[in-house]
Amino acid sequence: MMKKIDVKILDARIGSTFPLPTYATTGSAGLDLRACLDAAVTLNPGETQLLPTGLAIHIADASLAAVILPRSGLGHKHGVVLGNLVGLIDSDYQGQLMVSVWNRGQTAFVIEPGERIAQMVFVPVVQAEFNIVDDFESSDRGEGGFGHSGRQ
Ligand SMILES: O=c1ccn([C@H]2C[C@H](O)[C@@H](COP(=O)(O)OP(=O)(O)OP(=O)(O)O)O2)c(=O)[nH]1
Ligand SMILES: [Mg+2]
Repeated sequence: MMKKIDVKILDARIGSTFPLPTYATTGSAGLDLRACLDAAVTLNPGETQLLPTGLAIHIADASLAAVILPRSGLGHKHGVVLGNLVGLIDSDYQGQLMVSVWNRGQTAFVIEPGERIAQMVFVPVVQAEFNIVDDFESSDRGEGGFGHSGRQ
């Protein structure tokens, strides 16, 4: 399912020097987000930096959100993941999409201007309304959790 989302280009290089995010293949779930930088950034081991993407989106529909996730190659091979582990973009957020990059590895990593640093996935959202009760209708699990069913 395709859905039109309003996007603002905040940096003139987007659409020319740096491509707009696109789905790499017809089956891609994620849109790669690029670092909208003037110069390369060195991310030292243990360091976290908030990088601009040069883009703002307004999802506008409360039944949708977007999540920012690490790219598997960067995370696995280079230890470059997200400082917030996962970023959540609210449907009413209109500011610049920012990516918190964290080098959890042991070696410095250089991020070049326009480099693909993370990916964004649109996800459906259900907002809940709480219904206060004294007791729940019983379930098979009940209150068991955190490994109560064993390891196998
Ligand atoms: O990786 C991220 C995470 C969030 N955001 C933006 C969009 C999101 O809608 C807003 C707020 O994010 P969140 O609710 O996770 O942060 P908060 O610390 O609770 O801030 P706030 O008080 O603004 O909600 O920041 C980003 O640009 N990148
Ligand atoms: Mg919040």
